[in-house]
Amino acid sequence: MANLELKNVSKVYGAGVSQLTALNKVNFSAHEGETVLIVGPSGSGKTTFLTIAGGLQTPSTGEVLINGSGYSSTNKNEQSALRLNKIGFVLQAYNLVPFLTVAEQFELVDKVKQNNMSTERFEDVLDTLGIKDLLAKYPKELSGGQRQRVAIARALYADPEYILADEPTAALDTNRSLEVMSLFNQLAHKYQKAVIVVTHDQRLEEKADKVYQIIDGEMSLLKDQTE
Ligand SMILES: Nc1ncnc2c1ncn2[C@@H]1O[C@H](COP(=O)(O)OP(=O)(O)OP(=O)(O)O)[C@@H](O)[C@H]1O
Repeated sequence: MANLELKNVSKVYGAGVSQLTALNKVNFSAHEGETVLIVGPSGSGKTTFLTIAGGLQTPSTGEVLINGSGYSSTNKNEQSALRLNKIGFVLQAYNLVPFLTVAEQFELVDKVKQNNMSTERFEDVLDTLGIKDLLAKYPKELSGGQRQRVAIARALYADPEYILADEPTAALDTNRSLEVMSLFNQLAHKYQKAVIVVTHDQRLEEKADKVYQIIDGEMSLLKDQTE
């Protein structure tokens, strides 16, 4: 069974008087078929958590396990392959390529990775996100919310086992936010993905299978409907 675990993970930034413990002995698990929210106030450690879970940063101490294997024990090339093949990121900065149209953003994924989503399923995703009519447009022609939805679609298109999203509904109105969360639930429940979402958006909590809270780098489980 696919699962991502953090065991006793701490992250300390800086040294001496400017030293800051952003994560303190965090334990976490997400399994395929689950949507997991990480909530917490600004500066509590959510982005640090997500980047460590996705292998973009290494923990100071503790271990990240993907499908039972230690992430930190693999070398750089293996880590890149793991990220490319298993993890889809939806980051706050969208990271769309400015000189490519929306359709070309997806074609770019085909160039770096095989076994992407089937056309039929992808049409479904485009429909749910309401971006079918935007395929010929460039990022600068889109609103913040539209860019966010294209970034979500691009992460999903690569068909990863794990989807890690940082504030994916920040630029969206309530209806769109709930639709995006329903899409995440559908991906988790129907296609057995593990979807991990960092958010301030309390509207999403009731729709998630599990909710963790981070306060001052300390993580606790608030809700678990998976048992
Ligand atoms: N690269 C870094 N170097 C030093 N301190 C950092 C670094 N990244 C984050 N921090 C500090 O670590 C703490 C946690 O930051 P983090 O970005 O993980 O919080 P967050 O919960 O995602 O915040 P927000 O909701 O505002 O995005 C903050 O005090 C932040 O200032």
